[in-house]
Amino acid sequence: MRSIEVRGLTKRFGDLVAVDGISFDVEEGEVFGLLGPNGSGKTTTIRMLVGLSRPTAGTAKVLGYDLSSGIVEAKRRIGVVPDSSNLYEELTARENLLFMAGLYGVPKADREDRAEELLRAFGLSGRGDDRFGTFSRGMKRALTIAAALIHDPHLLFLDEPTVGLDVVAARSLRSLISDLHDRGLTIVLTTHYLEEADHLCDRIAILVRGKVVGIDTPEGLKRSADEEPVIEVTFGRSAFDLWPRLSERLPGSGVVLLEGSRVRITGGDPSRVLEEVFEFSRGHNLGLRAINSLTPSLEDAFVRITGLSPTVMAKEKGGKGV
Ligand SMILES: Nc1ncnc2c1ncn2[C@@H]1O[C@H](COP(=O)(O)OP(=O)(O)OP(=O)(O)O)[C@@H](O)[C@H]1O
Repeated sequence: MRSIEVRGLTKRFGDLVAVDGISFDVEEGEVFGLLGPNGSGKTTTIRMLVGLSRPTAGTAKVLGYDLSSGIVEAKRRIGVVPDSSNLYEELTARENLLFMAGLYGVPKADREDRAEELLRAFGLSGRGDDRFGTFSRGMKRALTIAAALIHDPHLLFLDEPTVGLDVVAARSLRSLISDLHDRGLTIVLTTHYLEEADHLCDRIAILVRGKVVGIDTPEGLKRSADEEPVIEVTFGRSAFDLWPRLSERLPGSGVVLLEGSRVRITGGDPSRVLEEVFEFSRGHNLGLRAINSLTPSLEDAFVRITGLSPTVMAKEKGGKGV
């Protein structure tokens, strides 16, 4: 069964087309990722699907309810985690959960049990009486997700679940999301982290400037990059100012700077690529250190599908609520 059906969904803000006629389906029980750089329309898409923003054109069905007429019914069965928390700093973790339980119409007799159950599931049992304002970022994020699950929804929307978290907190949150997936919850998440999309999602829609430019499983997307050779070159010194010139010399390939001294080259005739790299390194005295041929990653697929450098995805964004 399908949890979401989106057809030609469009949102304009004046002259700006933030979401441009996108179509996709989300199957029940899957984790579906909307992956794209800043401003590609991920949050706007979610806002439309949860009834916070009215589409300019197109249709969408959420849990069988048409967005234009039945969103109130659908809302009872969906949970929404905005990219910045909607909980109260001055209330304790438990009080926040009980407050949300009231908002979502959880029967009074069940609220305490449900709050305890979620605190336990999210590893926050010992912190139930602490004020939300005293929590670390990772704990805040975990409790915000717990609060969105208080009414036991069938479908969860997660906007940028790990943005702003340190590596350890992000890892523990990803494992929580995997647990929710294992328990059969359907999840739609937005992210601009390729690695996160790769690890968490059953399928991914890549959004660029409001359009879906690719949609498949992470493996399917990687396979699409498979026909292309991927070569990683390490120079002895920074090529930061020079790599666009290498890019010019290899018009049939995607050339991306990974770090100052490392570039990744996707596509093109391998022998020609190697020749150019040697000559370029010699000409600019870059001291070639290593050349490796790689199995394609989701990053390579992303470069191939979007023509964008993955570094555009690495930028942090300012928090804004769903
Ligand atoms: N309320 C609004 N009024 C005008 N323009 C808006 C509004 N909301 C979003 N936009 C614009 O729509 C485009 C898509 O924004 P959106 O927030 O959906 O992107 P995003 O992919 O979620 O980006 P990010 O990763 O930065 O959150 C952007 O150009 C943004 O400036």
